[in-house]
Amino acid sequence: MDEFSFFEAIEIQYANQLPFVVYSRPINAVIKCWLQHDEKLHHTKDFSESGFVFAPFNLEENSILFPKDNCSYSEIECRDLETQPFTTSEIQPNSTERLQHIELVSKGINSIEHTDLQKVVLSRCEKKALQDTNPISIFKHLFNAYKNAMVYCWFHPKVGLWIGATPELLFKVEGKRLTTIALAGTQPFNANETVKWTPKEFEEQQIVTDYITEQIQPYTEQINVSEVDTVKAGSLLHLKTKITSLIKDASDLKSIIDALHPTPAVCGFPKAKAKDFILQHENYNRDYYTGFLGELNLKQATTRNTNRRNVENNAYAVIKTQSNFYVNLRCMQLKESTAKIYVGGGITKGSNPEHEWEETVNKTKTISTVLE
Ligand SMILES: C=C(O[C@@H]1C=C(C(=O)O)C=C[C@H]1O)C(=O)O
Repeated sequence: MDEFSFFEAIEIQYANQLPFVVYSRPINAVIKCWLQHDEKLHHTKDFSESGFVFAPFNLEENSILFPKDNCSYSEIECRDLETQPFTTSEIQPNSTERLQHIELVSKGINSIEHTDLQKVVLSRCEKKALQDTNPISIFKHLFNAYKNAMVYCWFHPKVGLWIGATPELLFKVEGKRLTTIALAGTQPFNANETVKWTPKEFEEQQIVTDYITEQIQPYTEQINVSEVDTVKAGSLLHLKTKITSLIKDASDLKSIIDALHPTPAVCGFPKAKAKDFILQHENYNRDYYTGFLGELNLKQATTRNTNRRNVENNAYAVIKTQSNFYVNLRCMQLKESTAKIYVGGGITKGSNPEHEWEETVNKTKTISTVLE
């Protein structure tokens, strides 16, 4: 299939108000697309099905499934997509929203100082009026701009339209192998400066690493934690560790999801306390922001390790069940001609409310720089 017919099919699907998702995983020149045949809303509770999943922050609400058997699937390989030139306008941060966010962050810091809450991730939603409201053209701009993100555009007529470029893997499973990352700490990328992180940022990132390791312990074995590394996501830098392990035979995907979602990187720590704080004090519903999305239980052929002495064996591909979920960050919801951009940041006891506000303003730029 060529690029033109690939996107034409998606445009037709959207014009017919039928569900679809188009996405590209990080460092990957493949763009994939699922078109659901009807407008039915499917849910998954135990994540045992096969398809594409779109899950909310609060898993007590519904996780949506595009079932594999109800969809047409296609993919293209592509480095850069053809787009129309566009001019973007800056979002002018609003002073009431600034004060509201500063007040929310101050409440969070206060709760950390006076209870056993150690970290809470607090967020807000920024609105931007759009000139170009075509989600597929926004997706194309995002794809061209962010090669090391999971870039996606997801639509269901009964739920809405979401677009994002997330740097954060929740986890992936290939056969028995579980890979996840701990991402935290944020600073703007500056090509002329060497990167410096503060002890507060290292501490915040370490909380995430320790917590993830502890959470997966009952379900996995041979846990391996990498060194801390700096990664670039759009115009921002974060601290990251990679954690790999092997899933025990008795564990299922749902128990891994419950153990890992929502991570301290998007919720806080301890999890239940942080989640309660968010649901009580954030002044809006996160919906699918800081939820997760991705491929669920797809059978994929992987080639065997090359063993030069055993050439015959190398001819066989191994079929493995794979899932990969990304945390829904640096994302927006498109409603009529308004983009609702969702942004947040981790609050610990040393946090400064004014800096936290600025961090959220910086995070809006991932999305807003591709909007007209
Ligand atoms: C919550 C967001 O980002 C998360 C919070 C981070 C932080 O506190 O520094 C960094 C990366 C993400 O895990 C967001 O982008 O909205």
